[in-house]
Amino acid sequence: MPHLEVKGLHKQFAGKPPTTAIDQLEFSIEEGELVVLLGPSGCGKTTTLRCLAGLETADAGQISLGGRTWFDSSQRIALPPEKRNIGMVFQSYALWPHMTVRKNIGYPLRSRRKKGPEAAQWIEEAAALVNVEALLDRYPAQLSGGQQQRVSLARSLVSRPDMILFDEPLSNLDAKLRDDVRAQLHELHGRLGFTAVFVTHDQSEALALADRVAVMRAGRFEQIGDPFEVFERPATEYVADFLGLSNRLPAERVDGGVRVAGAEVVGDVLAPTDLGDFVLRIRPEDLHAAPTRADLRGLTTLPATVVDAVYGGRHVDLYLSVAELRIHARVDGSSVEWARSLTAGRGVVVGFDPENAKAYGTAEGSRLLDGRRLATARNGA
Ligand SMILES: Nc1ncnc2c1ncn2[C@@H]1O[C@H](COP(=O)(O)OP(=O)(O)OP(=O)(O)O)[C@@H](O)[C@H]1O
Repeated sequence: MPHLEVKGLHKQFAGKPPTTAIDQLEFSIEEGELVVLLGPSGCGKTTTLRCLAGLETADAGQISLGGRTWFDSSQRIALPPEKRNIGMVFQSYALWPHMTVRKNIGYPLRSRRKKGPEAAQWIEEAAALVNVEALLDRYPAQLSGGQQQRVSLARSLVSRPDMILFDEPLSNLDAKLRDDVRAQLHELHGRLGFTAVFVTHDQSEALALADRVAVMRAGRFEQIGDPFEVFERPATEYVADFLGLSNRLPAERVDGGVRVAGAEVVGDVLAPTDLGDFVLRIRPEDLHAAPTRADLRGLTTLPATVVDAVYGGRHVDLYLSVAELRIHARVDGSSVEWARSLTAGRGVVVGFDPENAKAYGTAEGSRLLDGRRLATARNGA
């Protein structure tokens, strides 16, 4: 039996026009699973999380955990947050400034009427999990951002909740700290196996932490799957774009071959053979560049012109034009001296492995096309 079960969840906010923040959402989560809700601003992640927490009341639907009903619009059941035994971690650490770390961590135990030596022990244990034992008698103002977030993590764990809800908990930390706390969170989840829903708009965070990623769009799940599946097989162009396949190359079929971005392609493209026009999506990291076609043997190639080349240490970002289109290739900067010497106006050849170019139909919302290899060899190549 799934641990958390959400059925037909719907939430509209009044306004002109009204906003549908959650649109007939259905999903379930197994015990111990960490599910990430990923998507751009306004897609409904936070509202979904707040409905799970009981901080927001949905217009319709059901939520249950471990067979216990938390919310059921038809039966007018809506348990308040304190009756749901959940832990919460927010972007703003939401610590009480006038309380010590010890009191802050122990705060959720109060409403559960847990006191005395047992409460003290649970606090010590939670603090130890995130390495803040030494800070228990300090006040939040005496802590760094990373330490404050670890304290709020300890507070979310202290009452041994059935589920933990995370609302962009890492986005206030600077890049290095974010990586540290993320690694710690990953390790903690592996060790404790808590059930969690984690909201973020950061794809690398989602891939790193999730057992399953749900990519949200306009209050619905556009795709839900394990990180590998979502990363390697984005179901729609929307998901592809959000997961870094930022190059969009329109493709058209011409007498047995294919033109991509209005240019002659040499090599293979994967797309169903019974299709007319389609679109290829590809990551900058999956595009290679070289002076000549012969340097990119085995890859599908097209001609391009350098618009700009930006040095980035280990990589060089090449902004290129292919006919009327702009594309972005991120090429290795440490080994390819040539890439660092490129200047605007230079002609280059761009190549990609056909497996890395995902094909979609041109109609809005088209699903990933499972392609057969479509030979487009031209010019004797
Ligand atoms: N209290 C509210 N009143 C009116 N509209 C709201 C309210 N809260 C959210 N919305 C709207 O509902 C939609 C979903 O908002 P939500 O905050 O869930 O998105 P989000 O994906 O979490 O975005 P972000 O990443 O910016 O937090 C948005 O269009 C938002 O403007």
